[in-house]
Formats: sequence, C-alpha cells, structure tokens
Amino acid sequence: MLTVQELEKSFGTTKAVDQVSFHIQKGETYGLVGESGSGKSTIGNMICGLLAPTQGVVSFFGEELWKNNRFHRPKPGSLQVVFQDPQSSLDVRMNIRQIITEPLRALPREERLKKSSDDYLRELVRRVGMHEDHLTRYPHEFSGGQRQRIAIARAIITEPAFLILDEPTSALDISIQAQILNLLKSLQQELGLTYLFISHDMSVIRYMCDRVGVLYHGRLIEENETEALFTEPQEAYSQRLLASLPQMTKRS
Ligand SMILES: Nc1ncnc2c1ncn2[C@@H]1O[C@H](COP(=O)(O)OP(=O)(O)OP(=O)(O)O)[C@@H](O)[C@H]1O
Repeated sequence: MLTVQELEKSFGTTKAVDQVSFHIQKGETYGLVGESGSGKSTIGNMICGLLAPTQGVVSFFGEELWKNNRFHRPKPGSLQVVFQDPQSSLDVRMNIRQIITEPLRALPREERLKKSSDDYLRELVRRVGMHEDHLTRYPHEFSGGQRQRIAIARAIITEPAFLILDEPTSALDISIQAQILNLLKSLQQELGLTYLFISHDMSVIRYMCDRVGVLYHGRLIEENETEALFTEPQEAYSQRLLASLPQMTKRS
C-alpha cells in the first residue's frame, strides 16, 4: 500500500532522515520506533504531505506522492493522520461536529452530504466510544482521552485506507493509553485499516505492531517482525532500547 524508497530530509546541515526505505502492506501495522529526534515524525510528515523530501520516493497505491517538490494528493480522504497532542490538534472554537466533519471538505458533494448526515455522525461518534450528545459540545469540555477519540473520529470520517498515528497516546495517562490503543486495534479490524504507528515507547510498539523499523539518527538500522525484533534484536541500539523496558513487559 505504501512504499518509501531512499527517503531523505535535511534541515540545513542536519540530516533528519537518511536513506530510509520500507513498505507497508494492506491491513498491517508498521511501527517506527526510536528516541526523540531520530526522525520518526519527519518521515510521517513527508508521507502525509506536510514536509517535502530532500530526496527519495513515497508511493501510495503505486502512485508517487511527491514529484518535483510538489505533493500530489492521493484519493481525497484516503490517507489521514492522528497527531500526539489532541489539545493542540483540535480547534477550540469549533464544536465536535464541526471538528470531525472538517476533512469532508475534500470529498465530492454527494459523499460529503452522506457523511455529514445525523445518522452517519451518530454512528461515527459511537464507534469511537463517544455519545451523540457530544457533537454539540466543545473540546475544552473533554478529557485528553476523549479528545483523542474525537481526533480519531475526524481521521476515519472519510473512510481512509491508511492512517499515520504519530505518538497517538504519548500525551495521555497510562490508564487511558490502553483504552485508545484498544480502540485503534478494534477500528483496524472493523474498517480494514492499515497503520503507520510512530512511537518512542517499545511496549506500545510491541502491543500494536506487526513489523517494526528502528530509527537511529535518521537511519533505519533494523527492521523485523515485532516478535523477532523483541526476542532477537540484531543491532546494539535496538538491544539498548529493549533493555530500557521494564522486565515484566519484556517477558510477557
Ligand atoms: N522544521 C524543522 N526545522 C529544523 N529541524 C527540524 C525540523 N523538524 C525536525 N527537525 C530536526 O530533525 C530531527 C528529527 O526530528 P523528528 O521530530 O522527526 O524526530 P522524532 O523522532 O519524531 O522525535 P520526537 O519524538 O521528539 O518528535 C531532529 O534533529 C529535529 O531537531
């Protein structure tokens, strides 16, 4: 579904992403893990069109997304993003209905009308564990976890094929993190979604991902199926990342 080939991004003299290649198959969750500053978000931002690559290719369903420094939008709504901080990603002046219907602007009229109908929206908010009465409320009335549910509803309203989840639970309390991760898992099953899951947290990566790429200083130094990576990490850096995990998580 998604292919990244020799992707690079420089900021001045800093090479934030260096020769990164991977592919993501339909229905899987591919994780990108690495410490702060390793280039995870920069990769996500190049895939969703927020940042132009310095070099390399990003293809989605076989179509190149970046050509001559210009982003060629895939089918409207087919690729969506959920960011880390629901506090700053939701416009405080808009009510929940306005927030979650915002991506519909990119869709053809008929689809837009169908997906902004009361029935469709009620079903959508229920699907992410919210109540239909919440549609007329404002972001400040909700907790961090609920705000992330709203951000997820906004991302799936267009029925995307692919979601970039950039540290979607890192700003949340531990107890709430698990609820949001489980919601993302069940949505993936129900809707046949494919995920790029970005996180610095190895236990979250292990819980969520089928395959994982390890980033270190902008380079993809190791890639493997999740269990293989966790049981037999090949690179010293991956071993160090794993060593930072609590023992209980490692053995489970
Ligand atoms: N807009 C920018 N201008 C200059 N440098 C940037 C910019 N965005 C990212 N960088 C640099 O690129 C490198 C990779 O940053 P990036 O945010 O992709 O890392 P990350 O792994 O997602 O880390 P974090 O989890 O802290 O967001 C860092 O050195 C960062 O300082």
